Parts: sequence; C-alpha cells; structure tokens
Amino acid sequence: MSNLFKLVKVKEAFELLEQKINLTLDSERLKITQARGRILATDIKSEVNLPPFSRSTMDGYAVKAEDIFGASVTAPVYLNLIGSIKMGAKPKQKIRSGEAMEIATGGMLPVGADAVVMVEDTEKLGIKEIEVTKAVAPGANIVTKGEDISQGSLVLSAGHLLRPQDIGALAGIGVTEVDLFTKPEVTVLSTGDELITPDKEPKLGQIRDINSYSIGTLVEEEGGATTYGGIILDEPDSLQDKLKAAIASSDLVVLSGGSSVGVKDLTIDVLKQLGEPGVLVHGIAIKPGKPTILAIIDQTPVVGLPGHPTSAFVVAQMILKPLLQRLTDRRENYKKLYSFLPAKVSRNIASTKGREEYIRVKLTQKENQIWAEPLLGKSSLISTLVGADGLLKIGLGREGIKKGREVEVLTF
Ligand SMILES: Nc1nc2c(c(=O)[nH]1)N[C@H]1C(S)=C(S)[C@@H](COP(=O)(O)OP(=O)(O)OC[C@H]3O[C@@H](n4cnc5c(N)ncnc54)[C@H](O)[C@@H]3O)O[C@H]1N2
Ligand code: MOO
Repeated sequence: MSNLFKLVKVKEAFELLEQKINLTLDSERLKITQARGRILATDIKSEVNLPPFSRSTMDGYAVKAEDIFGASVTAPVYLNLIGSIKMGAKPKQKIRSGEAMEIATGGMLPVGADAVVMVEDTEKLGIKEIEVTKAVAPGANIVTKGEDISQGSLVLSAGHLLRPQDIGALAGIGVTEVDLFTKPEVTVLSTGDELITPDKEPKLGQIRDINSYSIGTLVEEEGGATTYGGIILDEPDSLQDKLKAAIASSDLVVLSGGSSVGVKDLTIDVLKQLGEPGVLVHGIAIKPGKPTILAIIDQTPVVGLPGHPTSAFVVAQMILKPLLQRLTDRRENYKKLYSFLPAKVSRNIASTKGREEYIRVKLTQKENQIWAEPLLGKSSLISTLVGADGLLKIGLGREGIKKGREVEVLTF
C-alpha cells in the first residue's frame, strides 16, 4: 500500500507553520494581583532603588568597621552606645568614630556607619557601652541602597511570563499595574459521530469527548483563552460551517479527530477548500501522532490533531505548546522551544525507525539517578498519560533503546 502521508519532521513541521504566522497581540493594563501567568507587553525599568536606603540584614549594632578591626574574644573592642534605631524611620543621629547604634534586621543604617556587627558577637555593658568580640568587614550584614534593584535598571523584559517572584519584585519597586498581552483566543473543537459531551450517558458505540478538555485546558495552561466549540459531526457541511466560524472568530483553531485517511476523515478536504495558504503539513514523522494537519487559513493557524487522546496530547506537547508560546509572544521560552530532562531508561524499548517516538514514562529517583520507566499501552489510552510524568524521546533514526541508556524526557 502506498504511503498515505508525506511525513515531515516535527521541527520542520513547526517551522513551516511558524514562518507564516503574523499575529500582533493587543495589550491590556491589569493589576499585578491579576498578572500571574500572563505575558508582559512592555519592558519594566525601575524608577526607584530597592532598597531605597542602606539597611541591616541582622539584629545587632551599626558601626564603623574600621573601629572594630581586629576585635576578638581575647581582644575585645569597646564602643559608645549612642542610641537605638527605630524601625521604619530615619536614624536621628550620625555615627562618629568609636560609636555604635542598636539596629534591628531591616533598620536603616545611620550616616557614618558602614557595617553591622551581630548581637551574638557583642555584650551590652550598661546602657551606654558595648563590648565587641568579633571584627566585621565594611559592608558586612547590610544591603546597600539599590543593591537589590537599582534605579533605571531593566527588571523584566517584554515577553516574560510573570511568575510569583516577578510579581513580588514589581510590588517592591512600586509597580502596581502592568501592560499585558491579551490572551490569544483559541477555539477547541472535537470531531466524530461517536462523541458525546462528558455530562451525557453514552449509548453503546458512543464515547465521551476527552480531547476538548485535555487540549482546551492545556491551551489555558500555555496562556491562551479557550473557547470550547463542542463536537462536530462527521458531515462536510457542518464541519465546514463550524470551522469557518471558528477561524473567523479566533487567533488559533485546534480540532481533533478526522485527521487520518478513513472515509469519515473529512478534515483535510474541508480545510483545503476554506482559504489560503491552506494546508501546510499533513503527516508528521512522530509516533504517536502521525496524522496531524497544520494549516493557515486567512492568517489563522489551524492545528488538526489525531483523534486518539494520547496521540492528540503528544502532538499538543510538541507542536501546540511551542505554537502558543509563539502566539503569546513568550520570547524567552520560545527560544528554548522544548526542554528535556536527562534520565536513564529502566528497560529495553523497541521503536519505529523513521518517526520520532514519544514513550510515556514514569520518573523515579534512585540515589542520584533519575530513571524513566516506560508505560506501555496503545495510543488510545488516556490512562497511560495520567500515570506518566513525561515523554521519553527516541530519535528519528533509532530502532530502539537499550536498558540503562541515557535518554531525554520532556516533563509535564
Ligand atoms: N488505515 C489507517 N488507519 C489509521 C491510520 C493510518 O495511518 N491508516 N492512522 C491511525 C492513527 S496512528 C491514528 S492516531 C488515528 C487518527 O485518526 P483520526 O485523527 O482520523 O481520528 P478519528 O478516526 O476521528 O479517531 C480516532 C480514535 O480516537 C477517538 N477520538 C476521537 N476524538 C476523540 C475525543 N475528542 N475524545 C475521545 N476520543 C476521541 C475516536 O473515537 C477513535 O477511537 O487513525 C488511525 N487509523
Ligand atoms: O500516530 Mo497514531 O497518532 O500512532 O496513534
């Protein structure tokens, strides 16, 4: 039998699609408490110094380091205690040679002081004098003005996905609202006469829709806004109408099922008629997931995933995820494209030469080594993905992998 698809390598398939994408996202201004997981639309430069003043990182005494040079338990140094620094306020006095001021962690360093000696290395003698039993270097136990973030410096770049620590930094420099790219609108559709929504009781022959939900939520996880477009019956007019409407209203359309070559596999024919430039790829050298379709219709990318839930998910990991990173303008992540964790495989695995293969694996750690245990099962079984921590990659040219070999695992 002839080869039904002209298989394109995963990376090439992605590039064919990526090169033709032409999307500019709008931006919206939101409070930082709503910004986690969103992508910055502008660079953020700090208008202020953090901290705005030099402050202590320890409870102790603000001193001039040169005053206590050489201090030790056997040769202590005595300093005049001239006062105590109030938290949240500017010290009222300056420190001169031979003087010290009591300071708490976070307190503002008084003028004249250049270090803090920890309370453990001192003894208070009455209220006017301390004994210091350890020397400190200038700058010890203090954070200087602007040491964390200096005024005018670039804190975060456009295209960065905001994580909790980033939100904290924004708060620290007084930025309470940020410009964020609007989320790309993604319509997710499932095709197949046999499919029903998950709230329904299946009759014999029917099956609940899995892909809309695994793929729809993956889209959300990657920064897209999912519209659940529902189930389309295997009927050309209905598929054409629904796809047309989805393409017109979305930045990206993802559908699953009907991507193969069976009598009911209509997607390819319908897509070919919908617009320009049309179908770019039909068939990727990947296992599972071979019958994947990538198209662009009137500027909107369309990803046609295979119907089997695991195949759809694997292709979503390899193609849809980087595509969403591109569409959300996550420049930093996008450069990496995929990140793999090194591991050793726990047993021999056979594989098909000519297709990049992704095996569901469970990861375990024994001593300092991470082991990847293959979870074997057909590509229609969602349970193998539920039990998996990632996908082990077997390169295009390999016929298998021997137990104990170093492999790469894409974790999720
Ligand atoms: N003669 C050939 N048959 C098949 C080939 C082939 O090359 N030659 N490829 C096989 C592979 S590999 C896959 S993967 C599937 C892909 O087929 P389709 O993309 O056309 O998908 P369907 O036929 O519509 O569905 C396949 C399978 O998955 C179930 N499915 C579909 N959508 C969902 C959903 N949303 N939720 C849950 N389950 C779903 C569907 O009921 C079928 O069981 O083709 C092979 N055949
Ligand atoms: O390529 Mo299919 O997607 O192996 O299961």
